[in-house]
Amino acid sequence: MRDFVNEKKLAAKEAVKLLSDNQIVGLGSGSSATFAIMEIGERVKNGLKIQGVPTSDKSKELAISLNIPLIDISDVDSIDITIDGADEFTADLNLIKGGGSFLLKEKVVASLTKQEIIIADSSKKVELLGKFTVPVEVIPYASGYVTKQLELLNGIGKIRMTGDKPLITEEGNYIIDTDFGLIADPATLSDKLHAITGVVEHGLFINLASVVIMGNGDSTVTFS
Ligand SMILES: O=C[C@H](O)[C@H](O)[C@H](O)COP(=O)(O)O
Repeated sequence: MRDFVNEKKLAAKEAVKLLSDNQIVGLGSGSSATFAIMEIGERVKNGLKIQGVPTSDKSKELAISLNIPLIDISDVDSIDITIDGADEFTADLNLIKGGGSFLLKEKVVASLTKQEIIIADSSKKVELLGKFTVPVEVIPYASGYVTKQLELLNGIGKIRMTGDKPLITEEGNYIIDTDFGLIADPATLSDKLHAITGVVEHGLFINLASVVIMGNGDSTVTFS
């Protein structure tokens, strides 16, 4: 039986070794990224000088609690390196993200990032994306319309709930978790999703990752 938590920790440790002084560092969200932020906190305690750009309020709070200096995303031209997790990845480095509902800020940060390092346990590697549903972030007003447009793309969408209410993202939107089956051409699907009015962003990350470091039992494997 694989220990996925340990695999995440190993991948996080390996990724944080890549950081060096004076970098602007994107701080991802989710359980794998949390291990990375904790590891970054250790390195900062031991003298590493970086400035972090968090991708969620939760990551921001954690970074503050660990005395990791932060910089506002509006004050940077680019981000040197980001360490973030993923819900699924393929060997050609395409991803599904957003299981934790943070895909929007994560994609903004990834888009500004020179080196996007994805850390994952071995359950996340797939041949084709799509076993995990694709999170589609929409303005609440458009959620009915977008759900119908997703059907035209053969996607079955369900609004993500928290209890009996739609989950509201940090930016005030809904997420429609959409089952497209296995996705043979994620780049084309990504373009089609962007073309739907009312869609703010979606969780397909195409050509944004530079490297995936995957925990694999007691070691790690790197895909690049
Ligand atoms: O919205 C959440 C993020 O995209 C996470 O990075 C992703 O869901 C992976 O999370 P975890 O590392 O907890 O599996």
